[in-house]
Amino acid sequence: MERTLSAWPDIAQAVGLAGSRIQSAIVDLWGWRARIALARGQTVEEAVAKLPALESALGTRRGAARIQPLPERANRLELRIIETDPHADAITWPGPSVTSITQPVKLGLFEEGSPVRVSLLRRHALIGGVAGAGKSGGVNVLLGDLSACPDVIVWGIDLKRGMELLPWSSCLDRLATTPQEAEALMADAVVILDGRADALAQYGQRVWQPRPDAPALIILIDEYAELVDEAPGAIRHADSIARRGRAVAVTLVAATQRPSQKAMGQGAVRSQMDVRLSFRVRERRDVDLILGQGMLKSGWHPHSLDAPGKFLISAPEHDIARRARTFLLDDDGVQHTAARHAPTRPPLDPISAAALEAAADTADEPAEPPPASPGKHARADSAPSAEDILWSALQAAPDTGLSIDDLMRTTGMGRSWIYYRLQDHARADRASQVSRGRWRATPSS
Ligand SMILES: Nc1ncnc2c1ncn2[C@@H]1O[C@H](COP(=O)(O)OP(=O)(O)OP(=O)(O)O)[C@@H](O)[C@H]1O
Repeated sequence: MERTLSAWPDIAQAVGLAGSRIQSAIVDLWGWRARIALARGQTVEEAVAKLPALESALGTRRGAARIQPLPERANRLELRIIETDPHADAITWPGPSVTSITQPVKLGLFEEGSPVRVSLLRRHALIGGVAGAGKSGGVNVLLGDLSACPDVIVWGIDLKRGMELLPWSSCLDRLATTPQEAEALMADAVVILDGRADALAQYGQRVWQPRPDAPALIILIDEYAELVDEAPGAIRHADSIARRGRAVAVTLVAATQRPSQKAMGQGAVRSQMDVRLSFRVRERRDVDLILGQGMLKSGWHPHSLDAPGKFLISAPEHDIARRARTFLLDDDGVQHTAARHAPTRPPLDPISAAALEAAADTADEPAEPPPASPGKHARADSAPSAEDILWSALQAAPDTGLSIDDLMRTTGMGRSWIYYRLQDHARADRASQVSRGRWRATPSS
């Protein structure tokens, strides 16, 4: 390092950074790093473009040099030379790092050893990279964390016959492995999105706060391009979720080898992805496809990642290209983790379940439900209110509960009215579903 420091003026001259100065340097566990002041008018981007020349001038191995901007000054950077790869060996997954979707999940480690944490709350995520680069490994780590969170439900789509996601099936609230199932799943996710949006509007709230009784919904899609090819109907729904899902905590995590416009469908899905993970890509032009326009030029180089599991992450809290490696969760680890968390996975919340129920009913019976008899509708001032009738009906309900249709007939009120009252009762623990769509008062109330 000392030899380099004294030779820096010549090296800088040779690579086109003449006039830059080394301000300080230290040796670390993996090599050394130096703080460099650029000459007037030179930019960090220019320095990044000179990385191969720098490696040659310094006599390092290919891919050993890193440059990171220093936030405080545009004319300062940190040059890092990695002599031994800190990520040469796989890093075993240490177990779940979160207990709530409101906490950032921990995907792996950056080269200098700090954890890669990223929040997935109200964010869509895109995971890209060539076959074998480690996308599924990344998805496993993600599921390891999510399955430990009782305030998130995960739905999976895996059109490779469930090859990747089946081992997690006990922790997935729903798994689609055929195009028909995938389309139905995405349509239902939009129904839930709308149901939640209506409920929020009704209660004058802006966003869905995930809780175990009101979980976030994450839809994990392994190989998004296959969905586009085989279930094009699902893509319209994906678009809707991408645009409108954040507030109601219905979000997408899509993995794909190459998120070209064709592979992502015609909609706005890619542009709505707030978190991007790029594993190794084959071609430089794929960098911007995964990470976003202009990223290759600003020094994000996933094409030079040299082992599976290595990745770059771009997210609101990660705006500097830093190499990382995901933890490795082997098959036994997946099996063990899924078995451990399966018993504590949350059910769908009453609002979302009711929205699905309503959509299913509408699909079953396209005609409006028959109006209740005028006698039931007519209410003299002294007559019990619809609320009272509903409550009495729930209390008198058989053990098998009453369906929404039963309650509509009894109260003479509309479907939405019933849903919202049922949700109020459910929230206050006065009523619950005995089976899907069948309600009664909770025995103690
Ligand atoms: N973090 C990691 N550390 C060490 N090895 C890893 C890591 N991630 C993945 N691997 C290895 O790389 C192999 C391929 O990874 P993975 O199946 O995740 O790739 P992929 O990108 O999902 O590929 P495909 O697109 O074909 O599904 C794995 O079998 C595993 O052995």
